[in-house]
Amino acid sequence: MAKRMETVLLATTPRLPLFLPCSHFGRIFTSSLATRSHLLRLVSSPPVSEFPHRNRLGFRRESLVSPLMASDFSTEDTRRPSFAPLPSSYADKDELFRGLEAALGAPFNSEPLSPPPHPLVIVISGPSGVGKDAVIMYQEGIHFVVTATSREKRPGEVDGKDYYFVSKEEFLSMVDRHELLEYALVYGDYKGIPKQQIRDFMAKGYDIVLRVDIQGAATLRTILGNSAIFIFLVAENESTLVKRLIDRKTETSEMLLVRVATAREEVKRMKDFDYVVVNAEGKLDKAVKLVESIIDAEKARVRQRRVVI
Ligand SMILES: Nc1ncnc2c1ncn2[C@@H]1O[C@H](COP(=O)(O)OP(=O)(O)OP(=O)(O)O)[C@@H](O)[C@H]1O
Repeated sequence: MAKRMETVLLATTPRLPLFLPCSHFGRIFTSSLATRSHLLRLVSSPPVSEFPHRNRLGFRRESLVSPLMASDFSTEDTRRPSFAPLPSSYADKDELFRGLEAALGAPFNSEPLSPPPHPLVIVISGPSGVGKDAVIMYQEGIHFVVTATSREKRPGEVDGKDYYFVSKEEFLSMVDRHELLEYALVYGDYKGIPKQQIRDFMAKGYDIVLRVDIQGAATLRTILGNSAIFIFLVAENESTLVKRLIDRKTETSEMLLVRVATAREEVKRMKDFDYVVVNAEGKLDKAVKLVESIIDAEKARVRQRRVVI
């Protein structure tokens, strides 16, 4: 099959066009942008007739060419806009800036060009002992939703910080009042997410992190769909996870057995998540950074996720 040839038209000056044949447009395009400031126009990406208004990258051809470029208009072109005379490009910066404003007939404004990002809801889940609390602890600028639970407080845990510790009766009356976004019975204890707390912090512009077990994540996916970000945290392998749980010394042998057996099943649910983050032994900082990068990337999305609680 004949190799398809494409041509990129570059110019070192607007008057000296240079045609470069290339079979791998992506590379040329990238390096050309880095080395030449006068990329004028892309031509002929056959079959042109199919998409006459688009190049191979899917951009509209016009988008690569300034609509105000003098070379776009022939001298006889009656559509040619008339501009006020511009200062020379050697003029001082302020003068040139004002000259460009005058030519366009409108002042340049300093409003942000991209809209402010919406607060995100990030659901972090993973098997017991994988390090969910540890990873969340180091995230900055986000609100970690404090879950309500009917379980006993562990040594060192603080009410209102680690969990809201409530009795089983209190928990069930919160359920009756529809105060929880999601709740479940986890290893014999109730755990649930208070809705009002999320609403209050989102209203203040905070991103929200929900830390739930796999069962909770599945329920939240049903409630929130793709409006939230779902991150699955795993250890690098099963043995590490088990040793980590043993080292934590918070479970009896029987409890450990249940958690480890459950973890085996839970890992199979990874495919229901948007991202997977490995929290490798001794590399907690790497996992924390990866979660931060995911949040940054989500904030840079053109089509932002929007959660309504
Ligand atoms: N990358 C890591 N390397 C070594 N130890 C870690 C790492 N991440 C977390 N740990 C430790 O592993 C133990 C379990 O972590 P953590 O309590 O955060 O897990 P969890 O997923 O929140 O568990 P659970 O769901 O049972 O509450 C803790 O003692 C924690 O300090």
